[in-house]
Amino acid sequence: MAGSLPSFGGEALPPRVAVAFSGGRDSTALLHAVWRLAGAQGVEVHALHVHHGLSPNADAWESRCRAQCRRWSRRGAPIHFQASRLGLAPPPGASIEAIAREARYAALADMAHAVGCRLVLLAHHAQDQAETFLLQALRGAGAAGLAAMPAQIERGGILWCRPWLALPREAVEAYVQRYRLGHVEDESNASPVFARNRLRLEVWPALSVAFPQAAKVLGRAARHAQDAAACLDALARADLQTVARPGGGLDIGALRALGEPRLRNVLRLWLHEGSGHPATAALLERLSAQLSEDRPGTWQVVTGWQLRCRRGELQLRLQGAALGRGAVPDSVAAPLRLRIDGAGWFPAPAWSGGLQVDVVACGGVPLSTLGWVELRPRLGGEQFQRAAGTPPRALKKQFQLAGVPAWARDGPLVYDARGQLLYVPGLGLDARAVGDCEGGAAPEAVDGGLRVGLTWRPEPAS
Ligand SMILES: Nc1ncnc2c1ncn2[C@@H]1O[C@H](COP(=O)(O)OP(=O)(O)OP(=O)(O)O)[C@@H](O)[C@H]1O
Repeated sequence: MAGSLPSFGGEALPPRVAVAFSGGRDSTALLHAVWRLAGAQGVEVHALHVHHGLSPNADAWESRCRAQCRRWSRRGAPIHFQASRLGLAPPPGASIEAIAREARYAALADMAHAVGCRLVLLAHHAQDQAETFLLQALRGAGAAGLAAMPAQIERGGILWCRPWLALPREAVEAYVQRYRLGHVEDESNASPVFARNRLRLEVWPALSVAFPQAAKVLGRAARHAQDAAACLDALARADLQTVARPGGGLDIGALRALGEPRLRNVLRLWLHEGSGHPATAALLERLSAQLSEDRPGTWQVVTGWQLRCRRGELQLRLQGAALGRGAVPDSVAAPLRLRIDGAGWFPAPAWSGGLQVDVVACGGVPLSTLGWVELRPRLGGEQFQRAAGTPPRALKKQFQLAGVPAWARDGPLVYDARGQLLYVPGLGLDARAVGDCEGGAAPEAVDGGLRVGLTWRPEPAS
């Protein structure tokens, strides 16, 4: 149980162990458990704390964690406390959780390397795992996402372990009570802005009453997904051997012969490994549909990579600097969300520009229908309607008709929360989103409120 740590693959603790110590309840309990065990085993313990710079209380948390380690050190084996300050300033619309998580793991890895620790323990428990599984399911994830968190994984020369991943949250709570451990409360854990908090505070209480085994069985489902993801990866690697051509491209005939699910599976691996970024489900769907037609074509993939279909071969190429300012910047790995809640300037630094939103008398979109919008790269195949009464046509065609030069065609496409294309730099608002402001408008456009126009502006070259 929580009073003793599970073994690590049957081995004793290594001579040096690090615990990722936020000062919260779970990592306080884990650090305490490791400290008690380490004293008996003569293991050197390091507590690694990351100060994200996001909360006004972060200084106090760091001081409290440091003081806690000092107190325990006086009573037994020493705990070496390390802290790293990040000072994150996420751009508007960016996922604070995702940015903080990525920066946190990088800081933990740096600290662990600096003190010579190859094992870092994280205090996630069974409910954390179940929540991760559900959140992934609610995002429409496949096997790799549903696999949630691994109990242990080697990354960057460090073994990241979650020894309590199968332990019920209640067991950790009981441990904390038994040893009367004080801990910090992160006020952001109560904010409904974060999906995990909404799930934890609003959904989980009802779910666990209706399904008392929820945490346990969802953890089991995550382990099934881990197996499935491993099998899919092995299959993709085997298939890649059969479809790869000597120059690194893929044989389209051989791809087609695999059938659609295996074709998407192998493309997912090839695109991820080739570009360093995961391919979206939408891109994979589009590609598998277009490859079945055997037409030459070029598609822009996120992060500045381009896919070309030539002479029966699919090639992945990095777009050159020759594309100029219009090229999709390398840092755009995923669609970027912006919350448009009024007129003004909404910067999108990852795209080296921003959206100007202005109130207009007629011809704009109702402000109330905007809310969250998504900035996405062109993937190819989009349809755009230039004016009411004209048919929607391929975006490429519309650019040609409007005389938009090639270098100006790679700005972000702006979509609304339902996935409707709203705005294209160089072309303006899609007529389907505008409706008719004199009456007879599209139903969603009639609200009697403010109407706004959108303009994409690249940042001035420095
Ligand atoms: N700021 C941080 N510094 C060091 N480790 C952290 C930090 N935030 C999270 N971790 C590690 O990641 C685990 C899971 O993170 P999560 O955000 O769920 O935890 P928490 O709410 O900060 O607190 P806890 O899990 O300790 O109750 C933590 O248990 C801890 O091991």
